[in-house]
Amino acid sequence: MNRTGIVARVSIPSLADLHAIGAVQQPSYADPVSRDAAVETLRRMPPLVFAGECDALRDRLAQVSRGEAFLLQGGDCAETFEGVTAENVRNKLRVLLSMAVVLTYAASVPVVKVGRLAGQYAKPRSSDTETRGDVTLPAYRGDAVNGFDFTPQSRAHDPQRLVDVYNASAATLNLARAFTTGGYADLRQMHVWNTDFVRNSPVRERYEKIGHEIDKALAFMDAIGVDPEEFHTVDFFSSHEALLLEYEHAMTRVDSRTSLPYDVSAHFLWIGERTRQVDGAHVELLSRIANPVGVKLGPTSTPDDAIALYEKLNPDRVPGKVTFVTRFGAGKIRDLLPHLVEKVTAAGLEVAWVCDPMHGNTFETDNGYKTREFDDVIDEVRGFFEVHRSLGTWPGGLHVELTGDDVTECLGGGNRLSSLDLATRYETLCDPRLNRAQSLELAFLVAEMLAER
Ligand SMILES: O=C[C@H](O)[C@H](O)COP(=O)(O)O
Ligand SMILES: C=C(OP(=O)(O)O)C(=O)O
Ligand SMILES: [Mn+2]
Repeated sequence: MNRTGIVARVSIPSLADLHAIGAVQQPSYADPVSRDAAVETLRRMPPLVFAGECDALRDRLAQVSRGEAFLLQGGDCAETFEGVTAENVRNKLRVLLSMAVVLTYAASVPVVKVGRLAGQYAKPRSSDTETRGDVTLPAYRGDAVNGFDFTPQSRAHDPQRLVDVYNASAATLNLARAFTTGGYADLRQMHVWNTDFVRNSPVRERYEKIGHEIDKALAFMDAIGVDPEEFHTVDFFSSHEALLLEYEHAMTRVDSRTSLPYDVSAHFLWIGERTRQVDGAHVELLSRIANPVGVKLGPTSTPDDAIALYEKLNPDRVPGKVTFVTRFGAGKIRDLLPHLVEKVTAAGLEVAWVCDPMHGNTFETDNGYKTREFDDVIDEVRGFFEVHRSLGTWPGGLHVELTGDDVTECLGGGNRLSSLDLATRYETLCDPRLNRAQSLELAFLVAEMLAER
């Protein structure tokens, strides 16, 4: 045992052993020599995050499981290498931090802030191939695996991209650390950040009201002598889906303080709905690391699946270790979530329950865009709150796909985007994201739900 409460199980299965266990949704590399070279390069790279930071996040998630804090996790469905610019990262952080401020102030609850960024480059897909006209090529699986351009060269699986993921993640995390600790995220800035766009936005009144309240609260704290440095930095953590075994295995290292393995590619890793087989390689690898981990649970998950996953991922019952991210869809959550939460609670398992209101609500419009209705997103979150309220459990957080830009990818919201508007700025390479206005609107609605409790 050590301060993490985890019994040291230093052995990590080899990559070959993991593949032998069986892993779905993996790339097929044509050349094993260049694959191994990329993995060896990654093994020599410095950590992107530190084990102590992962421990700090695990402690914060333990607060979430106990009902003492709320998790806000968000970012792109799929980050892209082209998107590693100061403007793009800053816009995403701005919207996330603004949402967090709304939640903190409107609901008076501490918010744990986690980006789906600095590593969210690999995508599981429903189909291995994509057909356009009479041409069929491998599906785009994220910049970590292949390119989006519809050519055989671009769609080939290229292991050098794993090294590119490391570099893109390092650059993104460096920016995120600078923005969140260098004064940019100072609470006093937040009001200013959004004034330009809230002017014409449906959230204007509510946003300005909250801005004035924060200004008043800060002036009061100033007057009583609270150190202004207190509002200068925010705690911010990184996360992505742990999908590619080559990458996650190469980034798993034994921490010298605790003798425990940590996946140092991100603070928090999650297992997707398509790779959560309890006897599969993804669960095996994540059961060995000390980072806090999440599992997406879709409508086919049974309580027994959830309990087995918990037991495998957290045999030592370390607080904050396991987050269950449910993504049932607005039409199913009220029917399916109660049984799951009841059984897991009755088994005495302490988990953070988080709602992903995106992935169960995706459909294709007649004009060919993959999209989501803002109202369905809200309805799933509402269902999540209703179920937890009726069971006396804590609705621990929100996991969303969003961007800081004014894209047109999801329908509805205060600006009432229609399917015809989707063509204007549909930029995602995978799933549709909430834009800046829709994200803030969601934050206000969730803050009301939290405050009602
Ligand atoms: O982000 C999640 C999945 O990768 C995505 O929803 C899969 O999309 P697909 O059904 O178009 O493959
Ligand atoms: C792949 C994702 O979700 P899920 O595993 O829930 O389908 C995702 O979060 O982008
Ligand atoms: Mn997605």
